[in-house]
Amino acid sequence: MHWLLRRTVVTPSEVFYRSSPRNIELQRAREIAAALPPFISIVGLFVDAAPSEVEAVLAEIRLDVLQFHGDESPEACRLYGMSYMKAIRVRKDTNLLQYATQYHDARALLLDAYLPGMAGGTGQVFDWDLVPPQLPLPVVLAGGLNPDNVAEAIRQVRPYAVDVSGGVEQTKGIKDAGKIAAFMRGVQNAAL
Ligand SMILES: O=C(O)c1ccccc1NCC(=O)[C@H](O)[C@H](O)COP(=O)(O)O
Repeated sequence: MHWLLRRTVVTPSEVFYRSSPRNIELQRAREIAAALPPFISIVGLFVDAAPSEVEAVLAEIRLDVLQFHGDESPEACRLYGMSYMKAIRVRKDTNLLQYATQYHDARALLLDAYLPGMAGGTGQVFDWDLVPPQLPLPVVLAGGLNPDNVAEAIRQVRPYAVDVSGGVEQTKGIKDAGKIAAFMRGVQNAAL
C-alpha cells in the first residue's frame, strides 16, 4: 500500500509472492482490481518471478505498475515494457546513487529495510540517514512505518510516497481500517 504525498492517493499492491503471508491468488486479485474505483493505480508485486509467471498475471489483470522486490536486474525489470518500481533493501554499504543509475528508467526506487532471509514486509525500520538527499529518482519510503513514525519519516527523508504493510495490520495479511486512518493522519501531520 503506498501513499503519494502531494495528493493523498492510496495505491493498493497485489502481492504475487507465494512465500508472503500477503500473497493472493489470481482470482482474488482480479476481484479486488474489478472492485476499485476509477483512477486508482494497481501495483503488482513480484519477487524474482519467472517472466512466464509475470506474464500470466498480466494476461488476467490490468496492472499499472510492476514492483520488483527481489534481485531482478534492470533488464529483467524492462522485459514487460511497463512502468516499474525497483525495491532496494538498504544496508550501510548500499550505494543508492549507483542503483538510481542502473535503474534509471524506473518510476521510483522503493527503499526498504534489509533483513537476512526476508524479501520484504519485515516491519523493520532502516537508518533513514542512508538515503542521499539528491537521489535522481522519486523515493518511495518503506520499512517499519506505522501511524506513530510516519510523520517523522516524511520530515526527515522527504520521499515522493510512503509504503506500509505490517504497521497498518491487525495480524499478518489482514489490514486494519482504524490503523490505516491513523496512518493517513500521520501522513497529513507531516505538513511538508
Ligand atoms: O509484504 C510482504 O509480505 C512482502 C514479502 C516479500 C517481498 C515484499 C513484501 N512486501 C513489500 C512491500 O512493499 C511492503 O509494504 C514493504 O516491504 C514494507 O513492509 P512493512 O515493513 O511491513 O511496512
